[in-house]
Amino acid sequence: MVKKIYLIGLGLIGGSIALSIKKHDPAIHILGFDINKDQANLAKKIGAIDEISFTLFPDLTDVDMIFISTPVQQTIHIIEQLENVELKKDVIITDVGSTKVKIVECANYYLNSRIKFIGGHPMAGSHKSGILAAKPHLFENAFYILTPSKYVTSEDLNQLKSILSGTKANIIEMTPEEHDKVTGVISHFPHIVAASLVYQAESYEENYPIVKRLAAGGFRDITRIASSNPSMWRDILLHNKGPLLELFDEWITEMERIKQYVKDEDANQLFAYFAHAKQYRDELPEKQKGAIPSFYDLFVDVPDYPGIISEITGYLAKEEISLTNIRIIETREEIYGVLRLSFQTEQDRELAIKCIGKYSDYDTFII
Ligand SMILES: NC(=O)C1=CN([C@@H]2O[C@H](COP(=O)(O)OP(=O)(O)OC[C@H]3O[C@@H](n4cnc5c(N)ncnc54)[C@H](O)[C@@H]3O)[C@@H](O)[C@H]2O)C=CC1
Ligand SMILES: O=C(O)C(=O)Cc1ccc(O)cc1
Repeated sequence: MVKKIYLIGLGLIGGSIALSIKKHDPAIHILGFDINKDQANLAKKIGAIDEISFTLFPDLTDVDMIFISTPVQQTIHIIEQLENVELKKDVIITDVGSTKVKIVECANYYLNSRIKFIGGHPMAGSHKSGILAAKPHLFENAFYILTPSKYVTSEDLNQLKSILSGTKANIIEMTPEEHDKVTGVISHFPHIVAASLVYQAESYEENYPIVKRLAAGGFRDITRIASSNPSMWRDILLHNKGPLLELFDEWITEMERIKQYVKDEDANQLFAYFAHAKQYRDELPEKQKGAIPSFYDLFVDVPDYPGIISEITGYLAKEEISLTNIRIIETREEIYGVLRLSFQTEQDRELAIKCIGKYSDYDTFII
């Protein structure tokens, strides 16, 4: 039975895991360490951990499970050092890194059969970092990938799954190689594309200064992930070089293909190109959280006058409905209303529709 957990790295992901464990099983004692003391103090203050460790390797002989939730390059350094640390027999070590091949190879090399290492990756998150962005329900309905090493038994796996059950994530198993290929295409490469689109728009700014204002709508949405932590993404790209180099080649081929259709003014191919993409995208599961989380947006057609935001948020506050974001859309061209409200869950959005309908006659739209 797991009684004590040691968590290294108390940021967005470590903090969210700790909060979900504490919510599910408050009796489990969580000892936490972060290189940044402010993060550790905050983690204790918000109740994510029970006790702060002031060194990376305190006495760990009574710890049943260790979570490493640091940036992936730091995770490698920590695993290397764990080789010489005295640990409880049968301790399970896991991590949350966005890449798996290098981390699992490192664990197999340094920890091998002596320690049970189970690679982990909760496939949800945010472009925000730090403990203050952590939430106990961050991984609810998301996939949580585990890549157990050959030294791990099904009892070990079940023990970890039981600790993670508080996350309410959908836990699946893969090999590290499968993991890095798939997350390359649906998470890592899209971050590169998002950043490159930002560069492209920025390069227009000198000749077309209006570009920034026009980019405030849909462009802002599809490039949201370009606001993620640069050092975290630097490390992810360094870890997943092989699959990413293949993806660059495939992407360039794809761009050449559509470029040719435009050059040839090939209306049929252009239509087929978008029609096929639409069909595949429309078939994606809607309620499942993916690696790049969606937000449940609601558009409200309101007059653009001072005080409209407080009026709407006042209605929502009356019914205790939480918002994650609110934005006035500056141009009406692409949209059905001028106020965009974002919610964490579909249920909150449904409650908001009813609430706004109850207190006002503003029209609401979901795209
Ligand atoms: N941000 C996201 O949406 C997701 C991130 N991940 C992975 O989770 C891991 C953590 O990311 P976040 O929590 O988002 O980052 P974060 O920046 O919010 O938290 C990382 C924490 O680790 C601490 N840290 C760094 N080096 C350390 C060391 N050597 N010893 C102890 N603490 C150290 C930092 O001070 C920071 O508090 C990364 O490996 C990332 O790839 C996985 C899924 C989603
Ligand atoms: O900001 C976003 O939407 C993300 O892309 C979150 C994310 C970041 C890293 C991961 O390994 C998984 C999910």
